[in-house]
Amino acid sequence: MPSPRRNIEGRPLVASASSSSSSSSPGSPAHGGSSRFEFQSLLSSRASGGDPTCARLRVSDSPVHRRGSFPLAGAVPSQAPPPPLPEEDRMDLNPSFLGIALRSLLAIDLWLSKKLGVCAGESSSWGSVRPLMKLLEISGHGIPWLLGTLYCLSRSDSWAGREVLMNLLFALLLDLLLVALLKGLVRRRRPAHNQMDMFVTLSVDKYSFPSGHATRAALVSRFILNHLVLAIPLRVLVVLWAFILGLSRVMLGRHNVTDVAFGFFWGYMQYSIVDYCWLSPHNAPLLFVLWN
Ligand SMILES: CC(C)=CCC/C(C)=C/CC/C(C)=C/CC/C(C)=C/COP(=O)(O)O
Repeated sequence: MPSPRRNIEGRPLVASASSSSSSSSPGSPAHGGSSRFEFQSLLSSRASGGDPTCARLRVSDSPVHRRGSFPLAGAVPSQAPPPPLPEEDRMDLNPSFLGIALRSLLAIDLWLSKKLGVCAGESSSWGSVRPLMKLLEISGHGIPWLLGTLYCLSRSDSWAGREVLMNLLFALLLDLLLVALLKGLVRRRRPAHNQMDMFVTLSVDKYSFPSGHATRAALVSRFILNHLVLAIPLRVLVVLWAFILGLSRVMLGRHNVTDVAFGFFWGYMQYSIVDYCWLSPHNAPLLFVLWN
């Protein structure tokens, strides 16, 4: 027996017959019978006098049906309106433009991410570069950044240095918190081709949106460019590091392109929050006294 046709979400499509017979009984659509097919509207706006442009198409009103595609003998004129179908059996024939655009973007994202995931495994086309990508992964990991900042704080002997490092610590902790919140909220699974062999992870790191490495890369590089006096080549290197780190996330198969793109945006915005809440001996004297 052929399996029922399914809609885009994998749910069975049901064409309801207005006659009271079941779909497999003689005279029913499945038997080439004459019953009136209906794909019921989610809004049933025609019946309720709603906006006709939003109404989903009723097959009985469609040109195909009007031309008499089912001009079968023994047609029984419908008398009573058909019973409403359960919500999950209805077919939305008028998806919104935004819905189509989002689905298309998602499809491009998945396709591109799969194509770029050339270091996802040892046997992948660029599998030999994988160790280098994993080294890059550690360079953007939260632990080395947190420990490095704490170490520098402990060694710093100037107020100005301490202030910058204190704010870097605040930025890194804020980033961990906000990314964990977002990941827990969105719950997008990592790509299927990812191997979960990452260096120390938190429980939310089974989710991929947004990329924590990309947020950190954008946040830290903006922070460094704003607070360290660096020669131009070093400034270029900082930006390159952030960009290559983001790209490596997709190449390793850890993320889809949109996870990284949004991660860069989010990290960049997080710096604005840090800058706005800048901690100094004036607005957070206790913090600085306690550290001493
Ligand atoms: C040392 C101090 C002051 C606090 C420690 C706070 C803390 C809980 C640190 C955890 C660091 C950690 C395990 C971060 C996870 C980094 C990670 C794997 C992110 C995932 O990145 P993604 O790009 O794959 O999304």
